[in-house]
Formats: sequence, C-alpha cells, structure tokens
Amino acid sequence: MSTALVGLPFLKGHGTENDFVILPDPLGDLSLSPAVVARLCDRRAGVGGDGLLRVVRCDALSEGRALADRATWFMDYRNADGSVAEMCGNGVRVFARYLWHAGLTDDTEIAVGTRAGVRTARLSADDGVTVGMGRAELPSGPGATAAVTVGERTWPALHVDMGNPHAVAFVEDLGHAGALLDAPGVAPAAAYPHGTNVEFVVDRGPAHVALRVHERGSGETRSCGTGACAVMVAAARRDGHDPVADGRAVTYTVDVPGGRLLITERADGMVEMTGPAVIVAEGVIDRAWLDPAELGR
Ligand SMILES: N[C@H](CCC[C@H](N)C(=O)O)C(=O)O
Repeated sequence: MSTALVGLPFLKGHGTENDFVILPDPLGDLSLSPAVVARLCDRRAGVGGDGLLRVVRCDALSEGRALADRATWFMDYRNADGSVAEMCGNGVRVFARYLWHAGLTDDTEIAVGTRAGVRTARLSADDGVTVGMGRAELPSGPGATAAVTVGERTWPALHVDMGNPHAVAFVEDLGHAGALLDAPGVAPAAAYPHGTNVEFVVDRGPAHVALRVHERGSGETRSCGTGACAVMVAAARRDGHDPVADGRAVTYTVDVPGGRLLITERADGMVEMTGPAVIVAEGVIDRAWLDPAELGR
C-alpha cells in the first residue's frame, strides 16, 4: 500500500545554477531555525540548495509590514548554513518566476519585498527575468577597500554594497583563487563586521567580465546575482564609467560558472540585472524526515 507523503510542500528553482529550496508559507506560520534551513539545503541528506526562499505575504511578518503598501510578497532569503542575508539577486528572479508559476500573480512586473527593500522583477516570455537591484553603494574611507587572501596569494578588493556586502578582487586568472573550499581571508575584518561575499574577476573583453564567487554562508556557488552586480559596478568604475556622474548608462556581460547575466547601471544609478530563472521541480517534504512541528506548525 503506498503511503502518500504528508508534510510540507516545497519547490526547487535556480538562476544561472544558483539554486534554492522554495518554501511557500503565505501566512508566515513556519518558524525556520538555522538548523532546519541547513538540513533542507543539505545536498546529501536534504533537498539541497545554495539557499532557501520562504514565500510569505508582506503583511504576515514584521519585516514585511513596512513594505506591504508596495509589495504583496516578501522573499525571506536564508543562506545554506541557515544564516539570514539582506538580499539575493538570483533569488528574486526565481521568486518572481515562482509567483507566476503558482498563479499568485498574473502581472509580469512584480514588486518583491526583501530585507534590502522592494525589488521589482519583470518576467519575459522565455525564462528571462530583469530585476531592479537598487543602487550600488561604494563605501568611502577605511572600509572602502580590503585585502583578500587565498593560500599564499593576496589581492586588493573593492567594497561594493548591493544591500549585502561584497569584496571584489580583480585577478590574473580565476584559477589563482584555488579550490575556494574555505572562505577567503579578508582584512581588515572591521571593513565587514558581518562577513562578506567575495568575488574574483577577470576580463573577457570590452564590457565583458567573468567571475568566481565565495558566498557568505553558502561557500563557492555557480552564481551570485548581487555579486555579479557588485562586480559589474567595480569593473565599470575601473573602466572610467560613472553613469550618475556622466549621465550615460553602461551595460556589461558578466559570465558566472553557471551561465551569463546582463547588467546595466543606469544614469539614475539603478542597477538592472537580466538572467534566467527556472522552476525545476515541486514536491512534499515527508514529515517522517522533517516534522512540521519542528517548524512551529
Ligand atoms: N546568491 C545570492 C547572494 C546571496 C548572498 C548571501 N550569501 C549573503 O550572505 O549576502 C544572489 O544571487 O544575490
């Protein structure tokens, strides 16, 4: 006799192979401990993902209520280790694709609440999604730059804040970053009191770069949307572009190990990122493995 799985619905999705466990929780009644998130993101014993996107109505959680007049849904993003992060660019694309897939919206322009504020996603007929990623902040003063170390090698890095922190290091060859099994050393640590994502960048041609990324709380991933935006802005400034100052938008192609992103910094400073977003599968988390009671249900 088949025993139907009775438990928690979930979906899997990815954007340029930055993959996520998607947990619908419209009324916000799940309590997700870091340990439970880590179990769900475990690639062997769990569902597997670089992170988790909990889908909650803005008016159903304290962090979202202030945004409820501008967005219906809040993306509660968690890293694979269970830590909370302010924003996830690939995640917003997948989140918007999920809302459409689940019939929770019939708009193709969707405002999404995040810990970094409201981000707007535009769905295209193929699997592409364009997200307004906000404006890049380049801190000045002591926290503007850092030194990034992997093994015996150290590089200068530019601090770029996309709502979450990034240390962007231009290197001669992406292989020089080694296996990236551990977090690169970043000094001074005071520049990043809550840790940071670290990107290594090489040029591929005019307005065309490629990166590898070690993500805070997730390790090396195949892509990082906020990281790709941080890299684009760092490369644009290195190349003498400052759209707000010179009134000219600039677009870069950013290749990540999991695919390609097109990123534009507009004359108003808004950074727009376009890339794919795919819903791969949906299923049920068996209560024998994760009792909803562990989630406060
Ligand atoms: N993968 C995400 C970034 C997650 C950043 C997270 N690791 C952090 O701690 O900031 C993205 O596509 O933007």
